[in-house]
Amino acid sequence: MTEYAIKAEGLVRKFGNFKAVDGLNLTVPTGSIYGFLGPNGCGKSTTIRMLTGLLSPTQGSVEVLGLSIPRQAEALRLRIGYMTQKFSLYEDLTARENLQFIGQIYGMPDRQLSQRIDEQLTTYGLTRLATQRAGGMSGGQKQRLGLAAATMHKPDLLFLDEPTSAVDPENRREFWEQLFDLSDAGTTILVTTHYMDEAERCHALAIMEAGIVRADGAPETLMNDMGVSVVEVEAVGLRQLKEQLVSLPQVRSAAQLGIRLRVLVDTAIEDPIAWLQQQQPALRHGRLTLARPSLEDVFVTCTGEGRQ
Ligand SMILES: Nc1ncnc2c1ncn2[C@@H]1O[C@H](COP(=O)(O)OP(=O)(O)OP(=O)(O)O)[C@@H](O)[C@H]1O
Repeated sequence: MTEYAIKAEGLVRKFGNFKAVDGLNLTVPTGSIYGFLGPNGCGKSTTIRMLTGLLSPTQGSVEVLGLSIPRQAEALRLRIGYMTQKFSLYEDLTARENLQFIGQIYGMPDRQLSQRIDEQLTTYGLTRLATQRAGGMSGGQKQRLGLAAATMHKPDLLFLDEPTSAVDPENRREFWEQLFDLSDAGTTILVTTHYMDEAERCHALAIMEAGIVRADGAPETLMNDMGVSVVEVEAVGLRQLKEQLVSLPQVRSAAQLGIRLRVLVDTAIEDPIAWLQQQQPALRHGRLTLARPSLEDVFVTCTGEGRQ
């Protein structure tokens, strides 16, 4: 087994003159759950389509499970699973029929197929729903069926494109438990998400913006290395205060959370609390505390206006 399930170097994809992906480098260790984050339209789906061999890169090299893509895309197809944000199974077929159809596409012999369907229905809590039409299922049930379908053929690598966008927090939690079970059994998972709590669960992640990877690494490392101190401010007139603070070049971002303002100050400032009070004398009467950085802070500091 290779050390990396995915290795992409200098990946570029143009649509006309527009570069949707612009020189992307990505290494995903075998067996890990790797998160892929970024604002809408930054090129995540385009990257996944290139990694799976569905779309040819304009430039760059891609190696997935030791295969050179897109040249060996056909051999890769049998070893990967792909679940998109949109439910892509047949609404008029039952849960069992959908799994049967997928199994047949992968050429599973009848006996093995029926055993595998039962196994998947059990694993994903769908046994009771085996004869129910997929179209009548709830968002959470459809998502479980989607994952059961994507893993029918026991893929070595699973691509999940915003798999939890239509499910409630409890189902999302359950879904992640299942991802950790798959990872534990050796499956590598690349998952795109807009949820920061999900991103924090990943072994490692990449944050992408405008076709470029802005930061990558383990969540803890990204949080420790982001180069800002986080100060939470409780004071009067937070809306006005925010406007004044974000105009300072040393303040990378300020966002209100209930009665507090979360201010990200460049680490070049040694004592950010004293510095903020110096900039805004009104803050001497407020309550300022240092807080632990979050992945959302990393996200805002390396994308959009927070990036410097
Ligand atoms: N076939 C295509 N032709 C032209 N432009 C495209 C095509 N596919 C994608 N794009 C453009 O490339 C950019 C990246 O799109 P992509 O779908 O990869 O983003 P994304 O990061 O997955 O977004 P989201 O988070 O909204 O799913 C967008 O500006 C999109 O409009």
